[in-house]
Amino acid sequence: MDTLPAGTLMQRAAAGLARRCAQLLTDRFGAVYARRVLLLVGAGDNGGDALYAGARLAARGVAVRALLLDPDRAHAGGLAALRAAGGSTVAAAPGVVDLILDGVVGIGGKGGLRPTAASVVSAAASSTASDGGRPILVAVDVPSGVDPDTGEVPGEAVTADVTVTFGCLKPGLLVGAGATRAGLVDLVDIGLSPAVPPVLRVADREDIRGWWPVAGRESDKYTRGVVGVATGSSTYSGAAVLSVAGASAGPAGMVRYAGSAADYVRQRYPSVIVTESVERAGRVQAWVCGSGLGTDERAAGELRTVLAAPVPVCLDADALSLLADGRMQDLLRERSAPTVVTPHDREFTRLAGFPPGGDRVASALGLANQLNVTVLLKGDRTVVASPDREVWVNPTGTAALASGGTGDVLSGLLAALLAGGLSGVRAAVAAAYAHGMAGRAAAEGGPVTSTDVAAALRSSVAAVLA
Ligand SMILES: NC(=O)C1=CN([C@@H]2O[C@H](COP(=O)(O)OP(=O)(O)OC[C@H]3O[C@@H](n4cnc5c(N)ncnc54)[C@H](OP(=O)(O)O)[C@@H]3O)[C@@H](O)[C@H]2O)[C@@H](O)CC1
Ligand SMILES: [K+]
Repeated sequence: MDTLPAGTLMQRAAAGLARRCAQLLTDRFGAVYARRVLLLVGAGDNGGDALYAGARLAARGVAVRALLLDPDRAHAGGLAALRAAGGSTVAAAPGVVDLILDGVVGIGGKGGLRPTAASVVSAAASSTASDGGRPILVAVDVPSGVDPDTGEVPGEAVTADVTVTFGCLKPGLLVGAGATRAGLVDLVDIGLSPAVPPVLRVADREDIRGWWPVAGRESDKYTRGVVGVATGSSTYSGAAVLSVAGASAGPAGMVRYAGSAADYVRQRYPSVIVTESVERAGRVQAWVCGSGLGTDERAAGELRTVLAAPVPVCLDADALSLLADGRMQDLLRERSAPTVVTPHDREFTRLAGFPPGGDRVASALGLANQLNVTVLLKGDRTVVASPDREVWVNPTGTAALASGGTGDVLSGLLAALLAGGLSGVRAAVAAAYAHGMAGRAAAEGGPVTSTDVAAALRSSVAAVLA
């Protein structure tokens, strides 16, 4: 536990905050000196951070003005420091502001912004910077109005360009509507060791490179892993092709396809071994099953065979619809090998019986526990939650991936990583990461289709692993 006086932590927070603001001003305006900064100051310690950071900027020649929401309760030490450094207070937002520091409310707030705070924020945000553009908006610790624990935005809230947060990454900055409000998130280490391990983790490239199975000289197709693809149908042959494309970009040594789109797959991927059914597929070390499979009796039979296999399984789309009526959920709970499900919001709702709602982390954890599976809940910030309460948030997501068929590519890749020996959580996190990178790469060429994402996947994986 931390034993430092609270004032020390606030000074460290303010120092990190002021450093970041100075950098943002220099990047945009070429210098810190004579720039104009407006502090929006609430009555709690969040406002104190803003005031102390403002004092540091004032000492560097910045014109710092503080707008106090509750003048009688503003942080006394912070206000004195600001004044001593040459800063002053104002009753309303000035017309010209280069950077706004949102110190209205931090982790001590609940609910959306109160009406007075909301109108102050909106007036400040509509001021103009000295270059004629919009002022840079920096949130202190959390964009005011965002629930720091869940990412819910129940009412009015600040939309920041950058959030400088202290000590740990709050869930509300990483998931749900809060993630969009936070902009770029900078973590300042204030030397505070959290009393509980961080609930949420964000994978970086080093994590993915460390986990990704790499073939050695002794490897053969079985040590690299054989992935089975039970997706698509003669009606939905595209789904089969997309999941095979995803699977082929992974580390597996061989891809087997089982289903009624076999001819279609064989024409496009001569290296894939095709059969008409899961039962006849031969040895497979992980399955992906679902997209384009349909929901008829034949599809249900294929899903049952996949679930009975003692190997890891990734389930998507129609497999999730087939599971939604509950009849096959016992098979799921009884499995001993890892299972990963990859729902979007509507599939999640059908499967769980409740919508993911504002608290996407709690919802994903709830479904993981309910079904004894790893849940990859798709979204702008995809959440991965395991039955043993591990939670990861994917940082590479992009709106470009919100297009039909991209999920088929994702689940194919995920299954290849399962076949390569990764745990359900790592396979899900690594697949989401690489898939996001492929979506970003594909978007460079204009509007994105799932075929573009599939085509970009191999080189994106190579770039992540380079
Ligand atoms: N913990 C640490 O170790 C460290 C913490 N640090 C910093 O302290 C911050 C937490 O400070 P905190 O606890 O004083 O609360 P804080 O976020 O300022 O909010 C309270 C104020 O907000 C108001 N308010 C509430 N809801 C509202 C709403 N919806 N809309 C508008 N206003 C609302 C509420 O009003 P009241 O209810 O009192 O009328 C009160 O005035 C933390 O985020 C970080 O920045 C750093 O210095 C580093 C070390
Ligand atoms: K804030």
